[in-house]
Amino acid sequence: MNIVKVANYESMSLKACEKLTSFLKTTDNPVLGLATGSTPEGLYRCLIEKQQQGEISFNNTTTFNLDEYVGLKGNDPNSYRYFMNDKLFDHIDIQLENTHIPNGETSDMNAECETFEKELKEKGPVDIQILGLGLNGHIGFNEPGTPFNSRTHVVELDESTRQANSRFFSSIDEVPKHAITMGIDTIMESKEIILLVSGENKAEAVKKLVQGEVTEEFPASILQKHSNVTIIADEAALSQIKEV
Ligand SMILES: O=P(O)(O)OC[C@H]1O[C@](O)(CO)[C@@H](O)[C@@H]1O
Repeated sequence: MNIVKVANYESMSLKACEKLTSFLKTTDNPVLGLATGSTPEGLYRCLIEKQQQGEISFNNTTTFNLDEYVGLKGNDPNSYRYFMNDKLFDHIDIQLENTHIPNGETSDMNAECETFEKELKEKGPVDIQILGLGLNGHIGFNEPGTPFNSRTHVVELDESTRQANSRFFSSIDEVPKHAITMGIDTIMESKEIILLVSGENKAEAVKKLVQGEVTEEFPASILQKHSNVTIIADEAALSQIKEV
């Protein structure tokens, strides 16, 4: 794993933005894997600027998002479809039909998982997957205990994850109990992975990710087995790893 240490959240976002910008400039039909959560918001702001300044275009870009809550409509402000439209897609020249996010409001979840996998197979593989890191080691919504060979599936969210994400809802009771997520094996098929992490509250999780045992009890640890992973982390997030 390649670890890039930066000073703070802004530098983390900028570094990731530079990497994606140079990739987009040199690739004809890029396929990006995108993430939600607070961590990639700065990256998305920077990408919007680059596109609006004419430095890059998303016209030929296809995207796949990691996950979506079950039961929220795409126009619900807490859905990840809404998040992506609001934070990125509505401000750039991407074709919305080329953006893929699991549909959390369908009644047949298994069919939705199959459709998502089929689209990934047809249009993928993902060239660069952006990841955030959950406090309990989740990537996408793959909670501790998720088999490493999992494909896109429906998960029951950990109480700790619902608690962490309740900051976006008016109360924890409104946080959905289930989500649909790319599986770990699905994520590992990406050609390259860039994991972004910022803040001291993630320091223990980063240490486990980098130096801990590879175990399904800490899903992100599987990234130690991927051949092309870059972790862009700020000093606070790396504060428990002495030698970086
Ligand atoms: O970036 P945040 O908000 O800390 O979230 C970390 C991770 O948790 C999730 O928001 C899911 O709980 C992921 O989408 C994200 O990668």
